[in-house]
Amino acid sequence: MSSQLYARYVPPSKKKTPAIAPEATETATPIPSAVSPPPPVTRHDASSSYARYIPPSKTKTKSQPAVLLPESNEGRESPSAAKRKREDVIPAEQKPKKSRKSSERKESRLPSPEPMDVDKPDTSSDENSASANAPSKKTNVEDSDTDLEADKKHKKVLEKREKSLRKAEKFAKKAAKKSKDEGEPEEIEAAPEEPAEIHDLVPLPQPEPKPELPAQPATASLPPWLATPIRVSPTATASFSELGIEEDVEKSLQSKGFKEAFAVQAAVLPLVLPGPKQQPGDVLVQAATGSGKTLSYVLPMIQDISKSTTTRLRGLIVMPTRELVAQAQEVCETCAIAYGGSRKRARIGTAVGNHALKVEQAALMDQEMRYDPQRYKEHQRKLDAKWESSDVETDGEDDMLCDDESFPTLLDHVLEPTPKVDILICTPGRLVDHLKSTPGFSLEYVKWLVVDEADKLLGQSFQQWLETVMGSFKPASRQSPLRKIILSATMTRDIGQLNSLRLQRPKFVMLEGDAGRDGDEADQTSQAHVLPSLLVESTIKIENDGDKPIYLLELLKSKIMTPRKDSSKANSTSSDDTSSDDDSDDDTSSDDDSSESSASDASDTSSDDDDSTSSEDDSSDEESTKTSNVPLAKTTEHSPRGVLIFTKSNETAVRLGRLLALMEPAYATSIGTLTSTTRNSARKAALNAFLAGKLSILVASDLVSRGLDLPNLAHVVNYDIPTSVTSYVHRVGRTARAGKEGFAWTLLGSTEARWFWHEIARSAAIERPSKNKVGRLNMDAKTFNDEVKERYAEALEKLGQEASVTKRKDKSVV
Ligand SMILES: Nc1ncnc2c1ncn2[C@@H]1O[C@H](COP(=O)(O)OP(=O)(O)OP(=O)(O)O)[C@@H](O)[C@H]1O
Repeated sequence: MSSQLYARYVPPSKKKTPAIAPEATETATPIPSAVSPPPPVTRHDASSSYARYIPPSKTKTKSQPAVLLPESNEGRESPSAAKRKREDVIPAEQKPKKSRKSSERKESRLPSPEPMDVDKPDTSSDENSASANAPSKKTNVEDSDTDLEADKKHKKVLEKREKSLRKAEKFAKKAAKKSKDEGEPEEIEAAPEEPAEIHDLVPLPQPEPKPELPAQPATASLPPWLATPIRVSPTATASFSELGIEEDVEKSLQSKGFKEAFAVQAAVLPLVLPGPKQQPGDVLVQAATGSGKTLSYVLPMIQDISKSTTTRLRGLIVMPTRELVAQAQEVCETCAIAYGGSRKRARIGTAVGNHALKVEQAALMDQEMRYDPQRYKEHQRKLDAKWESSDVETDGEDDMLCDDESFPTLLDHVLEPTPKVDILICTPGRLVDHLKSTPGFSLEYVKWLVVDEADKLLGQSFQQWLETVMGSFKPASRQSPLRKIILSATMTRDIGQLNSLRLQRPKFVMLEGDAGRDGDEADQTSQAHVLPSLLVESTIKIENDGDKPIYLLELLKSKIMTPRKDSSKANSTSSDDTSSDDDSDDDTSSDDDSSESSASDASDTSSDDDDSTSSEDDSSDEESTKTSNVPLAKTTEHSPRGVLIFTKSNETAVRLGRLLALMEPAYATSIGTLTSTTRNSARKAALNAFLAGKLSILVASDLVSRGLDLPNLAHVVNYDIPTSVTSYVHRVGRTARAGKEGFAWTLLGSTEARWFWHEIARSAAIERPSKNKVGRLNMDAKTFNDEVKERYAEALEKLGQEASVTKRKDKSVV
């Protein structure tokens, strides 16, 4: 039993128990296990001392308040962390003992384990010997008494041990507190480690969450010049003389109908014309369709060129279609005449590919005889060499002999190609053709480059036209700067595309839609495409897609082909109607009133006023009835008239034009078509007939959706919906031009309404004049009279027959 106690008091790990005197361990080790030790009854004090110094591991864990906290966490730590902690714990345990002087003194008075161990055998041997000499019976009784007594004493010893442990615990606590208060250096050193241990228990410290950045405006990624345009109010018009245009030129312009400069012209002209507001660098212009962008670049270009004396190619205008080239040519000629009085009259040329290249070359380039003996000799040498090396009978002989360069007519003179035009207006493909194959054609002297409908042209990689053209300019210098003017109603913000224009010190001029916007609102709308301020938009829901031509015919009859007494009646949709309809995507509901009205009475269902208006239109007003089938061509010269109907393809345009003529023979002579498959001469003829008032209905593909200027065009109809916001903006922009009013109608098939309302009608990408919303015109198919339906069926049949005849003809030709 005593051996057990000893074993408990002297654990084998001596290194970890430095509190034990070395002698004690030395003595404890050699205790022979065979020797039965005397009962430790008389040595209880000593056992308590042992207990205090070398507590068993369990007790120790419980009785270390100063270090308990970290120890209790061991189970959750990694093994290495636990080991580190144990090493830390032991000195912490010892330190309080060192600081406890009174405790030390008391302990020093206590017998060390060593003398106890030494005494014990002695005493026990005495007792053993005494008991050995006693009679055996008595000895047995005495033994049992002694055992009981020993047990009691042992209990006492254990109690004392517990007591002393508690005391030691108290001391340890006090000492720890004291040394903390005194700021003992070791304690202070150890202190910072404690929180490190505790941190293992709590979630790992995380980095501070980054505050969310405020949402960036759409313009944030743009370069400053593009993000902060020069905003121009649509009302900021000015007289030409105010802008530095000479008086005679102004007069000439006024005689052509240009009374004063439109807002976009008033903003751009001062930037590029010589004067106090002139600024170096390139100019980008975004302004609504029909706002007068063409004059804003033609005027300064012609003014500059008219100052020169020689003819050189100084101005280059690139446009996407032939029609636009022809239009720009007209404006250029007007301005050239205006400036032509006492100055050089600028010569304008075009290149669009409607003639053979040779014909165009002859129109653009001249051959000039120039005295140059050196080059003459060189030519002669080359010519001789050719004669010597070539076989006289080769096929190329004739060409060589006919080479103009080979036949200078004068001695020491050479023929040199020189440009015939100061300004070339062209499509990109044809321009590249001339750069590659027209002798002497170069962009060396070009001072003005205009790219109109820029977003469309920059998106075209046809023949890599832009790289070819940009690489053909002479590097700009102070003496001969190249100024670029880039325009569109739907200007791209694609900086990659714009960079390919190699812009120098660019400025961005933007014509606002309304009376101007400030701050955030302006930021939001800065990338939106602006619609003309007097444009009125409406939609017509088609119940059955197969009846679409009937809806179109009814629309033509009721709203478009009748002369209007009051323009506001052409579109009876009101903003009230629009806003109420806005709540639903599908325009399926129709008022009872409207369903009762006849299709030809097609009118707004939601406005009483409008109903009355329509009844007024359809009343027995004889004049109105009589003229209902007569195109608007014969109305006053300047009042808006006619309709341009957009379809999704060339084929649809041709078919629809014919179908309309079959359904309503009265319209047959008023219908023309404009498609890319129509011959150029036929396209020109159709446009001219429309402008002359001979045609009132033009059915077209998207070919003419951009830039085409049909002054006074009253209506645009999207028979097939456009494929994009940009396409819609350009299509409807064929009307309501130059400050005039116009009407855009969009027929919506059953699957198209949702897309249209989301992407076009309510899109933030389109900026409409503040009061204008897209309206709805309700037409009820049930009210279409049977005669119309019959005629439609017959027209379809006829169309089918015509198509099969054409096919047969085509086959027989093949
Ligand atoms: N100062 C002016 N006074 C009167 N009419 C003008 C003036 N400037 C231009 N116009 C007329 O306005 C119409 C539209 O001009 P223009 O074709 O230049 O518009 P645009 O902005 O280029 O349109 P789009 O983007 O559709 O090509 C033309 O008929 C033109 O003759």
